[in-house]
Amino acid sequence: MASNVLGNGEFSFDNKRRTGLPKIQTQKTDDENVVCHDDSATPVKAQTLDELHSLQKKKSAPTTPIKSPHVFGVAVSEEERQKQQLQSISASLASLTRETGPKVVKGDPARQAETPKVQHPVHHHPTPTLNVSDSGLKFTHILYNLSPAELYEQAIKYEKGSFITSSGALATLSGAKTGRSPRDKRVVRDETTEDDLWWGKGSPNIEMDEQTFLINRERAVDYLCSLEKVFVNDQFLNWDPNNRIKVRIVSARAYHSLFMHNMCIRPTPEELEDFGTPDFTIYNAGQFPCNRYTHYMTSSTSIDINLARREMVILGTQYAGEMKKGLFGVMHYLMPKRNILSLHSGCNMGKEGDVALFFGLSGTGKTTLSTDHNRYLIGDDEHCWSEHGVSNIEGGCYAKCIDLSREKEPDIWNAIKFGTVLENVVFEDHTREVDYTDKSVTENTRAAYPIEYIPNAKIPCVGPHPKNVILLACDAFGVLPPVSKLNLAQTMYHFISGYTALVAGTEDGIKEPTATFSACFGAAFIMLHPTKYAAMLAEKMQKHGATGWLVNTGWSGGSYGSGSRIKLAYTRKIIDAIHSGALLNAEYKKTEVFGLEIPTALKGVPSEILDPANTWPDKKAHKDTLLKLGGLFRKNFEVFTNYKIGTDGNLTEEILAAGPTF
Ligand SMILES: Nc1ncnc2c1ncn2[C@@H]1O[C@H](COP(=O)(O)OP(=O)(O)O)[C@@H](O)[C@H]1O
Ligand SMILES: C=C(OP(=O)(O)O)C(=O)O
Ligand SMILES: [Ca+2]
Ligand SMILES: [Mn+2]
Repeated sequence: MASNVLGNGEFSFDNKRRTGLPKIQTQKTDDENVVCHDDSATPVKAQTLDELHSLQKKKSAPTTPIKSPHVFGVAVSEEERQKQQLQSISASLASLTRETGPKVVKGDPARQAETPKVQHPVHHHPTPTLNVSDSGLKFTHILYNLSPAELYEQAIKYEKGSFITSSGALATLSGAKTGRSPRDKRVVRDETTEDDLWWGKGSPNIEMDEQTFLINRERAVDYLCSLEKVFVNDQFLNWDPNNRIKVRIVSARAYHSLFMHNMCIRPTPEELEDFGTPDFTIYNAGQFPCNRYTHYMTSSTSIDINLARREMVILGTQYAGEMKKGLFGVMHYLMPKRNILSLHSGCNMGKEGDVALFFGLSGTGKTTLSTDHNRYLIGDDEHCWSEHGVSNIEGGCYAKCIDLSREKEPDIWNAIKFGTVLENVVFEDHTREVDYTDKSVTENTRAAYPIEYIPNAKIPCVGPHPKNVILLACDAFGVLPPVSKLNLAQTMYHFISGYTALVAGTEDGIKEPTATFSACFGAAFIMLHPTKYAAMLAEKMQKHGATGWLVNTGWSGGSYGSGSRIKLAYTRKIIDAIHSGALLNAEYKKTEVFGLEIPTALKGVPSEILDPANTWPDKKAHKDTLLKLGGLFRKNFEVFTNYKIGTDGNLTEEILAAGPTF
C-alpha cells in the first residue's frame, strides 16, 4: 500500500478522501514491486466460487459422437441422436390412458445451472388441451446410465439408509422386503403365452390378464413420472453376441440403478450410442404399492411380466433381486425359443478349458463354489448353453454375505469395495466396519458387484461346452452323501426334482428341516414345463459327454440340530477332485434307497464322511431319515410321471427308475 507524507506534515493515503479503510489492491498492477510475492501456488483461474466449482468437473461425455453417427445408414447430428434417445425414453414412460409420454429432460434436477435439453411428450394422437392434467405440465428428469460414483452421491444425498462402508461399498436398505416374493409374481396369459407357458399346478406362472397388467403398468408409470427424477439404465443381457438382449430399467432409486449397473452387462460408450429401442423394459416403482382392489392382486406387492409387450412392472417391493430374477424368467422364455438352454447355475472354467456348471437353489453354493481362485469365473447364477458353448447372462454376481469371512471366501470378500452394493447389512456406526454375522435386518444379506471385481473372471464371460454338471443340494436332513457320481438318468431325475432342505429360521430354537423341491433348480424362474428344459439338458450332456454329480453342501453326521454343515474346505476338495478328473476314476460303492454311486476315498476329505451311514451315531435315526427323504422325493415326482422327456421314450423310463427305491 503506497502512502505519502505530505508537505504540511499530515499523513495521507492515496485515496484522498478518508471515508473508511484503505482500498485493498487485488488486481495485479503494473508496478510489480509493490505486491508482495507469494510463489507457493498459482491462483485459481476463477472469478467466483461457482466458477471454481465448475472447474472441478471435466466434461468427458463427448460433444461429438464417438462413431460417425448413422441411423439406418443416414447421418445424424449429435443433437439429433440425443433427441432420439430422449424421445425413446419418453416413449418408454408414456401413459397408456393419456397416450402421451412425459416431458423428459436429461440431468440432475438439483443442478439448476445446466440448461438441459427438453424432450416434449410423445403424442400418439392429438391430445385435446382440456384433457391436460398437471402431470402434463411437469418435467421428469432422466438420470441416464449414471456412473457408480454419481449413483453413490444420489443414494447418499436422497435415499435414507445409504452409507459408505469402510471398504468403500454402498450399504443400502431394501425396505420391508429383503427377499423375493414368488407368490406375488404374475404373468400375462394371452394368445402368445397360453400354449407355450407352463400353467397350473406346480407352475410359478400365476396368471393375470392384459387389462390388469395395463392397470399396474399405468400405476407404475404414473408413479415414476410423478417424481422429479428417474434413473434409466440401458444395458445388455447375455455375453453371447448373437443372442444378446437389450434391456432398459426405469427405476426411482439410485440403489436400483447401481444394482442393475453391476448385474447386467455394461455397454461401452460406442454400444450405448446406437442402443436404439430396448428389447425389454422394467418399470420399477417398488416404493409404491399395487392396489389390492385390482383383479388378481392378493397383496400390495406385484411383479408382473408381459411377454408380448416385453415389459415388467414392479410394485410394492424394493428388493433388487426381483429385477435380476425377473429378467432371468424372460430369458427362460426367449432362449429355448432359439433352441438355447437357460440354466440357473454358476459356471467356471479350468486352465485347460474344462467348464463346470453348478446348479442349485438359493443358498446351496453356486456363487461360493463357482468363485474359485484356481479357475476362471464365467458367472455365478444365470447361464445359457447354446450350440457354441456356454455364456453368462449377467455382468455381475450377487453373493450371499451372511457370515462371510475373508479366510474362507477371499475373492468375494475383496470384491466388496467401491462400486459394490451391500444390501441390508449391519455396520459399526463410527468405523462403518460391516459385521457380516449380524442378522438384525435379515439373514439374506447380499453383495452385488461387477464380475470383473473377481480377479480371475473370464471376460468375455463365455466358454466351451461343459465337462461337468454339478447339482448342489444343501441337505439339512444330513442323509445325502457329500458327493455322488450320477448317470444321465439320475442327473435328469435330480435336475427335475431340484431338491434342497434349508433351515428357515435359526433363532427360534431347533426346527425341522423342510424339503424344498424346485424343478430345474429354479422353478420360480422357468416359464415352460420343466421337462422341456430337462430334455434339452439331457440332449446337450449326451452330445458333449458331460458327467453329472450330486454334491451335498449341507449336513453331515446327523440332521440339522445334531449334525453339522459340511466344511466348505471339504466341499472345495470334492469340487477340485471333480474338476481334475481324479474322482471320475475313483472306486465307487452304491448307497441304499437313493442308489447313488459314492467314492470310497477322496484326497483331502476324511473317508468316513463320504458315506453318511458312517457318520450318524444313531443308525436307526439315519435309516428313518433316509426313508423319510426318499418318500418326499417320490411324492414330489408324482406330478412328472405322466410326462415324456424329449423324444426318447427309453430315457423317460430310465429317469422314472432313477429315483429312490425302497
Ligand atoms: N460346504 C459348503 N459348501 C458351500 N457353501 C457353504 C458350505 N458351508 C457353508 N456355506 C455357505 O453357504 C452359502 C452358500 O451361498 P451361495 O454360494 O450364495 O449360494 P447360491 O449362490 O447357490 O444362492 C454361503 O454363505 C457359504 O459360505
Ligand atoms: C438372487 C437370488 O439368487 P441365489 O440365492 O440363487 O443366488 C434369489 O434367489 O433371489
Ligand atoms: Ca448366488
Ligand atoms: Mn441364484
